[in-house]
Amino acid sequence: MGEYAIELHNVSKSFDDFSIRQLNLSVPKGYITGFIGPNGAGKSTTINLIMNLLTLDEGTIEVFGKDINEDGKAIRERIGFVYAENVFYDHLSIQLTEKLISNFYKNWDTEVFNHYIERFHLPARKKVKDLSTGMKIKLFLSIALSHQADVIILDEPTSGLDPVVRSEILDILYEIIQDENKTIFFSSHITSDLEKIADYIVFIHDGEIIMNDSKDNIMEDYKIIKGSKDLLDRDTRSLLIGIEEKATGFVGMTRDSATFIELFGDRIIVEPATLDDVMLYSIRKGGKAIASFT
Ligand SMILES: Nc1ncnc2c1ncn2[C@@H]1O[C@H](COP(=O)(O)OP(=O)(O)OP(=O)(O)O)[C@@H](O)[C@H]1O
Repeated sequence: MGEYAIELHNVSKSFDDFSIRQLNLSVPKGYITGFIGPNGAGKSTTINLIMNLLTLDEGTIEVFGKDINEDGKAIRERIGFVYAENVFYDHLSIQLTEKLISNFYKNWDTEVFNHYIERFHLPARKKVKDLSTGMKIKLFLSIALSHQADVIILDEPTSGLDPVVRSEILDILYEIIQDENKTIFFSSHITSDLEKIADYIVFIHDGEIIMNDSKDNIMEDYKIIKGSKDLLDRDTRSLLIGIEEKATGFVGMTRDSATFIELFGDRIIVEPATLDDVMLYSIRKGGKAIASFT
């Protein structure tokens, strides 16, 4: 068995006004990988390609070393998919949904399902269409966890949820990953959620992956620098990403804070960068070329 749960090789997909080009991505087994990017960056498209809900134009996708086009059924057993839009039958109750879905999976475990329904306080007799967004996500997560999936893929599971429910969902994801055979691939633009629980971060922008590293490396590498504009010259500018110049001074992100500290000491302020900063500065127009990340 390889070390990756999901592998994309030179994957391309084009729509009229958007395309993913030659995308390569490996999701390590046993960890939480967060998939971030602004609206329209291609997160859902990538996830739908992995789920075989969209057809590839080019490239290959493997889940646990098996091509999704050759071994679709066996692969579906091993993936738990959590998606905010309901993919089940709206008019069925939770109870009946369980009865229906359990037929689709060889390893379905009703006891596990009931355990999560209780734990999440889900009303078993209520129709899916009458559940709140948070309840729906919890139901889909319960389903994903009841067929012994090895990889859980979640497309924006926390958007639209209040902080209490979000935190509950994050706790359960964290719990799942304590079993080192499980893998979680989790798209979100709520970067603070990923900051809390992700081990690895993949950042997609305009259909291209511009960053793929461990969260710790990213948080350690990138810093925000603030200073007066007279410190900006060709050399310092070349070390800054997404410089913003104001009347009062400049703010930019760098991977080389040591050089700034060495050159300017306490004439500059160095602050840690959040994942939000990393995303915003990287895609800010007029910043240093994004390609420098790869
Ligand atoms: N079936 C489709 N046909 C045509 N265009 C599509 C289709 N699906 C997605 N797109 C386009 O592809 C682009 C990427 O969309 P995608 O949903 O993958 O982005 P995203 O990163 O998930 O964004 P968000 O965070 O807003 O959900 C968008 O411009 C979208 O309009």
